[in-house]
Amino acid sequence: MPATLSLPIIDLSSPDHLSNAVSIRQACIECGFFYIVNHGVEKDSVKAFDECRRFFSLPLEEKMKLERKEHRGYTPLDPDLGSKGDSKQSFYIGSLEDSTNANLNQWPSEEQFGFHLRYVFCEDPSELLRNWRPSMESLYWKLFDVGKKLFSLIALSLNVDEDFFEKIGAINKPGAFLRLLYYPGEMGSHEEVCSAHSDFGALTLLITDGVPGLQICRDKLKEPRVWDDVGHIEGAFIVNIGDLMERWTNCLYQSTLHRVKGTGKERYSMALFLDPHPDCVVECIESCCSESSPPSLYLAQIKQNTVSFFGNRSQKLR
Ligand SMILES: O=C(O)CCC(=O)C(=O)O
Ligand SMILES: [Fe+2]
Repeated sequence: MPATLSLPIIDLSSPDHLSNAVSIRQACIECGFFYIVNHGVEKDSVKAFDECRRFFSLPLEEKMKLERKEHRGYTPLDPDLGSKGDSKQSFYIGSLEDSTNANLNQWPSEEQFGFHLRYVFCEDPSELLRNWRPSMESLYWKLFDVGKKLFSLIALSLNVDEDFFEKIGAINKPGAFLRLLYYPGEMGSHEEVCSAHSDFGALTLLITDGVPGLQICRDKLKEPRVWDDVGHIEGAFIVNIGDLMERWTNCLYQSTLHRVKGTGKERYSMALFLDPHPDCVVECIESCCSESSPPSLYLAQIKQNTVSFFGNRSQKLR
């Protein structure tokens, strides 16, 4: 039986930024995961989950009207994971930085979701997906603001100025993706419904609906892998470090392998993946290297094939 981890809980409303930074440092060194509370995004996340339930319960042919293009929109199965694929459906919303980016997103429109649908699938037809876009945009911006706060706490935790990430142009403009996930609940506890991976970006904010299944493997180089459950705390979000932050910190902070096991129950989750702006140069943060600990070439992880290396993004690296 996997143990349930006791991860640090960071209170974002606390004025004591230093003690938050100390807890974040410890969490990121030990396991790359922690919780945040008092983030101010409770209502928006409840609304967005309602929208997700409404969208994902539509028939497949209707959801496919918003099929993923330019990395945005609906995916019935994860095509990146081979022929079998994970037992999950997803919907991506890309950067809302400006209208060019925002318009690449796929938003449901009344024309696409014709009259028959509105009357057949919704008790109150005026409700169907009408609130999708405002709910998702609001969630996106609120999560992005939380992300900015976290970046400044992470900067403090690394003994650099609180506005370090802002000064280097990493987070002034959002390069973030919001991923909405639906696990239909057809798989039992022996199945991985989201297979083991580490996130390739800098930081992930994860909101789950309380249905268990998320597990992490704290030592990705150890075989056989040992998995621990990440329990649900009502109202708390889960934060984890991605590969890019691991590299930025010279492997001081861990980008931890995680997965979702089936429970036979439907499960919804939403993740905001925070990446630095593509023009931001990523180089080893000064406080994370020294003569005796020069910038790592990251070979151990590459050899083990556990690092996705930022997917296909074109971040400038040194
Ligand atoms: O659904 C979850 O709880 C985890 C999702 C996840 O790890 C991801 O989308 O990268
Ligand atoms: Fe993930």
